[in-house]
Amino acid sequence: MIPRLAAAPPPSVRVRAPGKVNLGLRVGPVGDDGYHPLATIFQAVSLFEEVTATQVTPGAGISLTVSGPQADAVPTDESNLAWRAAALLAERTGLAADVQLHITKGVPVAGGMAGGSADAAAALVACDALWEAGVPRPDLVELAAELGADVPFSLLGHTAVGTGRGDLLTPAMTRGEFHWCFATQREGLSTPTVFRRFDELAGPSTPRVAPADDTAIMHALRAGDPVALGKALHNDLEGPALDLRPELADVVEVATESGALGVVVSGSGPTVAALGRSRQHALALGAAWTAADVVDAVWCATGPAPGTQIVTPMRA
Ligand SMILES: C[C@](O)(CO)[C@H](O)COP(=O)(O)OP(=O)(O)OC[C@H]1O[C@@H](n2ccc(N)nc2=O)[C@H](O)[C@@H]1O
Ligand SMILES: Nc1ncnc2c1ncn2[C@@H]1O[C@H](COP(=O)(O)OP(=O)(O)OP(=O)(O)O)[C@@H](O)[C@H]1O
Repeated sequence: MIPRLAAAPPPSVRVRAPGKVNLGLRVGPVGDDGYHPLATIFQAVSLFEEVTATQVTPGAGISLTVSGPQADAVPTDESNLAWRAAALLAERTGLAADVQLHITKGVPVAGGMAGGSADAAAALVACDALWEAGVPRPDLVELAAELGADVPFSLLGHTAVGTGRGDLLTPAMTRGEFHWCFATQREGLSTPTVFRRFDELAGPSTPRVAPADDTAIMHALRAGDPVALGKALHNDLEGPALDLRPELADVVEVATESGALGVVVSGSGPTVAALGRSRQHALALGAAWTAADVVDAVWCATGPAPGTQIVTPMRA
């Protein structure tokens, strides 16, 4: 008998992109475009989104599936940031927008850790490789900024200062590894809602100048000093996030009482980030949160982590 040959799987590319925490986040007054000028220091952490882009028959269009924790909270239509990234890349390169995307979530959804932004960055890189578009890196970064303020940092990774909307990036020098534990809540917070609450709480007294960067954080990073970093963590959106979610104060308190070197709301929240002395201490902070029953889930990670990377190159 002649053995039947299995059909070869279609070409595909698998790409990984990190989530982030803002070590410092200073917010200026809202501009006419509805965006706030920021001075922020991003750190990418070892919680990763994976996007697999698979070739489909010409004319099939874009399709998208999602798996992993909280997958049911993520849209699978054209509102998904990864879908929008594929469509934007096709439009700008003149290539056909034909691809099957699969997202494996590893970053908390709507938690202020830029999970959707990581999907957009990963989809840009995956489709660029699958379609052999060869878009130069600076052009990919421009497309990333069009998709969202956090998307360029997901491409870059490691640690970086962000100005403008948070999309103008300068890599920051760091030494060593920092050990984080993140407390997440089942119900996320909407980023525009938190910025709006910031405006309401700041009132007309918001300084009319662009906010300054955080030199204490930069010194701590360069020295690889987690104690100094813990003391310097700062987030102007923490007040509005706590105002919208008063119960987050308990999460901050439990981590502080458990000896965290620093505790801060991540980005627009509601995720709370606690910095540990070591990997074991970060795990212990997570255990303290779970024992106190103030969180829905805990996620331990290290930073800095690399930016968007192809993990499985095109397989035909
Ligand atoms: C809170 C942070 O995560 C800190 O890194 C980011 O500033 C948010 O970045 P993002 O989610 O990628 O934001 P986008 O998707 O570009 O914008 C969503 C909404 O957030 C608000 N927004 C965002 C960034 C910024 N610098 N000012 C803003 O006011 C605007 O209302 C905007 O319509
Ligand atoms: N690929 C995606 N993954 C997750 N959410 C997505 C995605 N695309 C669109 N969304 C929508 O965007 C909302 C915010 O998702 P995301 O997980 O990126 O929030 P976030 O981490 O708070 O974002 P950021 O930190 O960039 O402000 C979700 O509630 C969801 O409805």
